[in-house]
Amino acid sequence: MNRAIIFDLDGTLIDSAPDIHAAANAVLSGEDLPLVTFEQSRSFVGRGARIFVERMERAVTGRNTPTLTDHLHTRFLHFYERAHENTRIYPGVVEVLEGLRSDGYALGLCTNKPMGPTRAVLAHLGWERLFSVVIGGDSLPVAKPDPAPLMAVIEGLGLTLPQITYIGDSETDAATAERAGARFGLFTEGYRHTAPEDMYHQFRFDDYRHLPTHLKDPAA
Ligand SMILES: O=C(O)COP(=O)(O)O
Ligand SMILES: [Mg+2]
Repeated sequence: MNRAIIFDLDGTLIDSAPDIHAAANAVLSGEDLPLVTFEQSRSFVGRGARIFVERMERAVTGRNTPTLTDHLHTRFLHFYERAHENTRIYPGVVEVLEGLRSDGYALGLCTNKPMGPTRAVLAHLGWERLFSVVIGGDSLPVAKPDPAPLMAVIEGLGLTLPQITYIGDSETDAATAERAGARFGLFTEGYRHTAPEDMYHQFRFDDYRHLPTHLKDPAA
């Protein structure tokens, strides 16, 4: 049986797309650049803040200019740290996390969101002490889909690969788990672009009430 469950954050535990969209357009309007749609903004999420900004810049200017990317990135981080007013926890998440804790699982967080905004949103949600180990997109020199951040969470928990399951919503998370050789549960209601059946996973779910059953099934 697993000793810990490690979660992705955006699109997995929380729907932060509205706040990320607002932060993106706050940056763009401050620079007199065209705005991005909600759908565009959501499709840029998954590979961390720098790649989000590069995708956004390319969408509105047609290219990436390193000095402008640097500037937009700095401005984005400024707004991102305050962007959680419209962030919502997915239904059933709180009950499941509490249940896992009382069943003796440790909880870890492995997100590509930078640590500043991650800490800010965890504090906003009252989740500062929920996760024993938190690794963000800028915690290490490499980010997901490199498996190093996931391995760092496992190591921080004092565990080994067979003792954990990773839960995430995106192609990035699936690739991270596959490259690490980790058991992966796909939450299908987040920000993926690919059909679930075409993504690496050992089980998938669209409702958090079904997660504990999957976790208890060693064959899943
Ligand atoms: O910030 C991102 O790009 C994605 O964040 P996530 O890894 O929590 O989904
Ligand atoms: Mg995600």
